[in-house]
Amino acid sequence: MSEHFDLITIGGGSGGVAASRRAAAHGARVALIESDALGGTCVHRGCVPKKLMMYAGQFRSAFDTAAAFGWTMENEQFHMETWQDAKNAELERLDKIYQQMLQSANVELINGLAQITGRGRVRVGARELSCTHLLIATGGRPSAAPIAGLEHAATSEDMLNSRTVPRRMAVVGAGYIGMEFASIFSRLGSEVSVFFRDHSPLRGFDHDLRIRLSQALERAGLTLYAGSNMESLTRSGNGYLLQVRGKEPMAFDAVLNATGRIPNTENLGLQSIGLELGPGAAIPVNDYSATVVPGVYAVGDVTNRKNLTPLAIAEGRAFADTVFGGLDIPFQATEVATAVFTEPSIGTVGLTENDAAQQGALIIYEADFRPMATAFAQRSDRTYMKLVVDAASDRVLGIHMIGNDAPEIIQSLAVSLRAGVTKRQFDQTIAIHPTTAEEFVLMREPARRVPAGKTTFPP
Ligand SMILES: Cc1cc2nc3c(=O)[nH]c(=O)nc-3n(C[C@H](O)[C@H](O)[C@H](O)COP(=O)(O)OP(=O)(O)OC[C@H]3O[C@@H](n4cnc5c(N)ncnc54)[C@H](O)[C@@H]3O)c2cc1C
Ligand SMILES: NC(=O)c1ccc[n+]([C@@H]2O[C@H](COP(=O)([O-])OP(=O)(O)OC[C@H]3O[C@@H](n4cnc5c(N)ncnc54)[C@H](O)[C@@H]3O)[C@@H](O)[C@H]2O)c1
Repeated sequence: MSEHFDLITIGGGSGGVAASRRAAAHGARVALIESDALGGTCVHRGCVPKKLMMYAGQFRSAFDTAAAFGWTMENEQFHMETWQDAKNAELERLDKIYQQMLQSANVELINGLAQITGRGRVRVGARELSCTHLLIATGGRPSAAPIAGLEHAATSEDMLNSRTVPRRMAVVGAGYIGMEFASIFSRLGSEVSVFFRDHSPLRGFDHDLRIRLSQALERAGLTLYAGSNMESLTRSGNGYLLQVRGKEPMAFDAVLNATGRIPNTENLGLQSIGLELGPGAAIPVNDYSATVVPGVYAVGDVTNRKNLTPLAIAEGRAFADTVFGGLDIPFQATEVATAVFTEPSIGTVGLTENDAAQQGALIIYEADFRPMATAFAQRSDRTYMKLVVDAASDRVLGIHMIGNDAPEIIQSLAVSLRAGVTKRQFDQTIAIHPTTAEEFVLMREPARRVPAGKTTFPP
């Protein structure tokens, strides 16, 4: 069999698999090279095991409220080892499904580490392959902020593979990974402290969500060290000592480094095709995921655009439809809904209040309440919802929520935002009662009016 392909994809994660299958469906002869497990970060080290761990943690709240609903709960215990074994079995199942998907799509899977050796040439092990088009979809890996000793801390992957629940856990960084893991491990029983530089977690999210997430996590027993200047991390016995400027060293059994990720562009052989990296070691691409080198494309986290699985998939499919399907599909990630799987969870789509105010005057609608089940159990947990509406056109520019089921609710509302929904159309929509989501169509009185250009909260 000839070793020439219409497309060689390097990396079998979300982006690489989606692009390869779509290209093969258009009739291309495709080889996909993967050095590790098929499915990549999302399936093996990210979204999937993280969500399975989140489900485990959610039982804590269920147990805490069960008594109010008449249940007797006795001696509930979490065994991480049991969860690990079940999770590993599930990931093996998914791995097989991915292999079958590629096989039935007629994509040749090659196991090994790919190295680009020149224009249209790729080496994997002893095999020399050639291709007309090359797609780089090698994803990313954890990076460590320049804090002395932080490289000794655990990564998100280590925590997802941990067979124990640490008693005292520190999380350094308060982005997606920091907040999700802090919340999950707290629910599983760890005493969690989060250290970050900013005044609130989740920089870039709407300020009302950021403030309320801090409040909710503190109510749940986590300690948030906002405005922290981390100086060093050292090993101490079986644990760690974290030194924060102006504080005594603090001891932890586990420390999670959640200070960001970096694209996998090292040792790929990019210099052999004259491809130069952009800021943060990412591969620069245009709206068609094309690099400056003819015939060479890149999708997903390796391009460091917006690093979410559905975007890696959408970029990969748009590339394949354009290059092999005869279509013209530029891809720009606008109005992308996203979620943070904390407890309470966050769902958000469109512009934050501050960003929208830079475009014009706004009317803000809010609901802030204790949901029925929470109030019944006499708990203080709250749900918050917000509509950011353009005062001139009545168009809804941003929809934000923190509370149970926020990701599920916002996913549905993202369709209406994309379709250009107005506040009047929200008002005309009949509620489903009794639900939490109905509050989105029952907001009648503006919470406030925001003049154009006003910044309500430091960015
Ligand atoms: C802890 C965590 C939780 C996350 N949770 C979510 C979430 O809830 N929702 C969401 O949308 N996103 C989430 N993400 C982000 C999401 O996982 C990524 O955006 C997505 O996986 C990127 O896909 P990709 O195809 O670009 O790269 P990857 O999935 O990283 O795939 C790249 C593949 O390339 C392979 N590879 C690298 N170099 C080579 C080489 N030289 N030769 C052969 N193979 C190579 C790697 O082994 C890997 O399998 C999460 C990420 C993390 C880390
Ligand atoms: N639910 C989801 O969809 C989900 C979940 C996890 C990850 N992801 C994706 O993976 C990406 C990576 O996640 P992440 O949490 O690693 O990155 P992130 O960019 O979201 O957060 C990194 C955190 O590290 C902090 N930080 C950076 N440099 C620092 C320094 N020098 N000192 C102290 N703190 C520093 C940042 O301020 C921030 O709080 C996310 O951006 C997201 O795209 C998505």
